[in-house]
Amino acid sequence: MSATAPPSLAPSLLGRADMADADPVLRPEVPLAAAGMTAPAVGPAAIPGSALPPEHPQVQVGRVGVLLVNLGSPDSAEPGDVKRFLGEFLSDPRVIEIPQVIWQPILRLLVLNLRPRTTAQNYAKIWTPEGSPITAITRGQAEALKGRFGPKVVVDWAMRYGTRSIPEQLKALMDAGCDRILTVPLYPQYSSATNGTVVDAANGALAGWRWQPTMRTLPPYYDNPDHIAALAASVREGLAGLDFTPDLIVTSFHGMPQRTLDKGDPYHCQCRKTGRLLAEELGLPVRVTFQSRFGRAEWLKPYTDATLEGLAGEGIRKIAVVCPGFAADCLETLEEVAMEGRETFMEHGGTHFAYLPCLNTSETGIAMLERLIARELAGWV
Ligand SMILES: C=CC1=C(C)c2cc3[nH]c(cc4nc(cc5[nH]c(cc1n2)c(C)c5CCC(=O)O)C(CCC(=O)O)=C4C)c(C)c3C=C
Ligand SMILES: [Fe+2]
Ligand SMILES: [Fe+2]
Repeated sequence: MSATAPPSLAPSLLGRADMADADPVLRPEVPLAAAGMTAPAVGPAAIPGSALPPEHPQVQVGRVGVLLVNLGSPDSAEPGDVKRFLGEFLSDPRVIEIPQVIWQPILRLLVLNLRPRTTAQNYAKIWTPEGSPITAITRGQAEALKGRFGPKVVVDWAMRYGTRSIPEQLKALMDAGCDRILTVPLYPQYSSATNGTVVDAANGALAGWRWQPTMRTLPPYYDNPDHIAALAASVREGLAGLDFTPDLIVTSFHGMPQRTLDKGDPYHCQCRKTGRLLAEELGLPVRVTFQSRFGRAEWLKPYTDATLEGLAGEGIRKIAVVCPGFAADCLETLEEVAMEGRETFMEHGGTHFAYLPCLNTSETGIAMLERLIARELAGWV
């Protein structure tokens, strides 16, 4: 991951279009030159109403940034874009924990020649006029959260891989005067391959900057009572709209290699706890499963597909499936679970299948994120 150039010391007063709803807070009394910073000269009118000498650079500080981050998506469902996206994603050493000298030839010669075509076909099934669902939803979540934390707080969003990178959006926030930034990895359960790599990318971006913002990271919220209540409310609402009563709620979390659990990744336990707390809150039977196995190694079990194949054999023919490891619907939920999973279940003796959406931009989900974020902003706003 490459670091971007340090933020300009003479940022635009206007900022980016999607940040324009918060007024700039100017506190230009900080003597940058005295702190040893070089800065481009700006005109005397650059800081309206300030008492700075005319040669002083224009400075914006005193705002707080909130950066929502999700995984990312290709720019389109075309195989070329999918290949570029997978190339970046699967080159992350936190995602594929095989030494790069061994993995890169496998990735370049095999995976990136075989996988993009199938993955692109799958993306095509779920693509929307607004782009990839995960992108459209993450943008919508940021829009919905804007203005909820007061005029000093700028809410923005970024993707760990692909377009709208973390370094670019951190720089945009800094340029807009955010000298304190809360990064919000949109993963309820912590894993090294998701939350860990978001923090790496943020820290990596700051590595080359002279003036670094003060950083906070939203902790995983897998067992947060507001999160469990929001999930339960969303499931109840989904169930109320069905024309059948499920025998079982199946939760499907994204999988991880079994060895990540053996090495100490808390992801498995946090998924299990989310599932248990959701079951307690709903007072309904809930089964925890893990989907999206990648490669030949053993992944966390039970596998979602194998579970769906076996349920009718246990007398369970009506199910509702929910994915509480995803803050936004995406390829893995909409195609793999809602489409493929339904087919698997029905082909193996199931009679009724319902997919219940993620929290996405629902008011329940946004109000929950608002509370989590407000708590982490304590002392800053
Ligand atoms: C929710 C948390 C996620 C974890 C944990 C996770 C681990 C993980 N994923 C892969 C490989 C792939 N994941 C892919 C898509 C994908 N993964 C997540 C989330 C987690 N991944 C999301 C939200 C998405 C969908 C993005 C979208 O555009 O909608 C893919 C791409 C699809 C495909 O080719 O199958 C791969 C590959 C690994 C190896 C891994 C853990 C080590
Ligand atoms: Fe994944
Ligand atoms: Fe565990």
